[in-house]
Amino acid sequence: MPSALSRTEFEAQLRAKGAYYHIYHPYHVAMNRGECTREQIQGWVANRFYYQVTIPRKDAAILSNCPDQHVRRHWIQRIIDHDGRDGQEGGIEAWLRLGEACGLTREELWSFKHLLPGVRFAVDAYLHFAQQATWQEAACSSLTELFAPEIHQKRLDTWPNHYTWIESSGLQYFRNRLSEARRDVQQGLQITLDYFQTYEQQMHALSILQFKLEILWTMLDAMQMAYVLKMPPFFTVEKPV
Ligand SMILES: O=C(O)c1cc(C(=O)O)c2c(n1)C(=O)C(=O)c1cc(C(=O)O)[nH]c1-2
Repeated sequence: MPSALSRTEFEAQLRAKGAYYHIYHPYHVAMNRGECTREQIQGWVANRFYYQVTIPRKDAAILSNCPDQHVRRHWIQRIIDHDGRDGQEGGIEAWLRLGEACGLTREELWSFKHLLPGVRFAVDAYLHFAQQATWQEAACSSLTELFAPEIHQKRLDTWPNHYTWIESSGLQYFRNRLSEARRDVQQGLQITLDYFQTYEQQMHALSILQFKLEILWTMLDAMQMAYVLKMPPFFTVEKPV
């Protein structure tokens, strides 16, 4: 077995996984170029809502598996970020407002009637992984957030020009995530660099990150089929609604 990578080299290899980030998926590329239709934006917002509401459950699973009080004290902030608390709106509420700015109702989002099975399976795989893995492995799987500020910034830079029909106040979710993701990633990276020490463990960490990249990519594959190729599940027997 080769010797362990230095901390710097290990971090560089984790960051290099950014080449597989869903920012390069054709659905996102079209979205950021202003080429998406209203239906494609709405489809994305409605489907991503399932990811948004699952994230705090995923983080609760990590907390439940983590015996380290110091880690839990920090990690719990992620749940608060999404769920909010009295007097403090969270990410789920901000995503509902994004939906409304895009012409979707709250009831429509909460009903999950637009949720595609492929997106549900991918998101559930993330939750199940966090429930079953060690808390360090699950922390490592959140490291796609290394690449998230760029994608949020890109939306803030391009959407107001391309999609003038979306109320700009609806983009607050993306603004909030710029700082939240940077803070999250510091903790996730620290845990990963500290815990995965041997070469074998480091390769395992890289494969976990790859698995998470596959989840994000697969969500968009399902949306590409449904909203771009107009081939939602069972289009062969049912007319799309
Ligand atoms: O819009 C995006 O492209 C994007 C990607 C990701 C990601 O990379 O997992 C997250 C988010 N957004 C996000 O808003 C968020 O709260 C979040 C939490 C996590 C996680 O794995 O714990 N990823 C992400």
